[in-house]
Amino acid sequence: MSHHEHGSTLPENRTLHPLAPLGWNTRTAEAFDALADAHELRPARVTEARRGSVGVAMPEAATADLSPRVRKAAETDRSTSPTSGDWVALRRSGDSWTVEAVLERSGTLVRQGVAKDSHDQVLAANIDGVLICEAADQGPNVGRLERFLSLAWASGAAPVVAVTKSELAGERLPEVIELVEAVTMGPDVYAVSAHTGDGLAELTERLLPGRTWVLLGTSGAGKSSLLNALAGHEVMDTGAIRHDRRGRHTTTHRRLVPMPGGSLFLDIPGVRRIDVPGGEEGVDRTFSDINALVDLCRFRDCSHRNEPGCAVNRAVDEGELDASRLERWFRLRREAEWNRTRNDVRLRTERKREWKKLTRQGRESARHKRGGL
Ligand SMILES: Nc1nc2c(ncn2[C@@H]2O[C@H](COP(=O)(O)OP(=O)(O)OP(=O)(O)O)[C@@H](O)[C@H]2O)c(=O)[nH]1
Ligand SMILES: [Zn+2]
Repeated sequence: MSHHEHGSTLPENRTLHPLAPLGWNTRTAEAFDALADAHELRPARVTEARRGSVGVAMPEAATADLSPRVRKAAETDRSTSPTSGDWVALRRSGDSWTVEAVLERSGTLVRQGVAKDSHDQVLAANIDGVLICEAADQGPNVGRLERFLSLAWASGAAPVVAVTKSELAGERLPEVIELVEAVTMGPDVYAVSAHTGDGLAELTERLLPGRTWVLLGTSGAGKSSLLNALAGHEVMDTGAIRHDRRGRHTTTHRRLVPMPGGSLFLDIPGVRRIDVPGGEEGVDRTFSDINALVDLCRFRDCSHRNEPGCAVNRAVDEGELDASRLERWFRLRREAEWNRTRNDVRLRTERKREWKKLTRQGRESARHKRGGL
């Protein structure tokens, strides 16, 4: 019996695929079946990316090295390297496993390279939802929320906001929720407390079986505590425990944490301090109010800096749009655009180099062929 016989071709009413608790679905099954040598391979989900190898669940835990082909591809374009949440096809040789292919991804959370020569880094693959945590007792910090929302929208996964530590806000809670809702415009907002259990049931309803979530939120926002509370037992070390150990964030592992309702959380500590807004689409989605106004400007190339007939400036004048929100939109757009253009330049240089190499190889092999005739 192999995994393959459990593929998507089976009738729906058959028993659950053994990988279903890890998020396996029709899409991934089809991508796997499309591999030429699928019958020799086994699908698995990456729980942890290391250098040159990955930790996987299939569903039992294992370690797999990257095949030369996968490794080579990753050298050329680091974003193709198997990362947390990826579905991969493994080949067995004796007691060890090798990653032969990375299946096509759906939602990906990408950290855009920040240094001049740095690459985009895919932090999480195949995510369905992003749970943004913002503590009720500290704000909310609107600018930070906007960054997280932009990043979430850019990932292609839907954001949901958890206002954590709700019991600490006391009677200010409705006001805090209102402030958060004014920023999120759309994504659902849940007030939750890991300590009292308030709001956990409502949030749990959003966490559908087989869906993979990622947590975003500043350090101390209560992400680990929330996961523990949702899971009903300790699945994560919380800040209080980590403080006792030498150095924080020593647990740099990336894990796939199953929730009782069948959803999964990818725990990626590196994501916690992420502060780049993702692409411009993510920013525009977050500022959908401003984006709607842009369409009403008289000039299509309006810069919204005091041009005549600018609907954005008019909204500010009429008190319908917060001037500081407009400034934050300008800033995030600039950042996102700057990141993109820089990446474009880098990609162009890389492709040119790659192309030169290929044509050189091509010429050489042509020469060899001629010589051999
Ligand atoms: N009062 C109260 N405190 C909470 C609640 N949830 C978390 N905390 C506290 O807030 C602190 C930070 O919680 P964590 O869950 O470790 O926060 P985190 O977001 O995982 O932090 P990082 O791992 O640094 O990113 C801890 O001292 C928790 O005990 C809550 O619902 N109510
Ligand atoms: Zn305008």
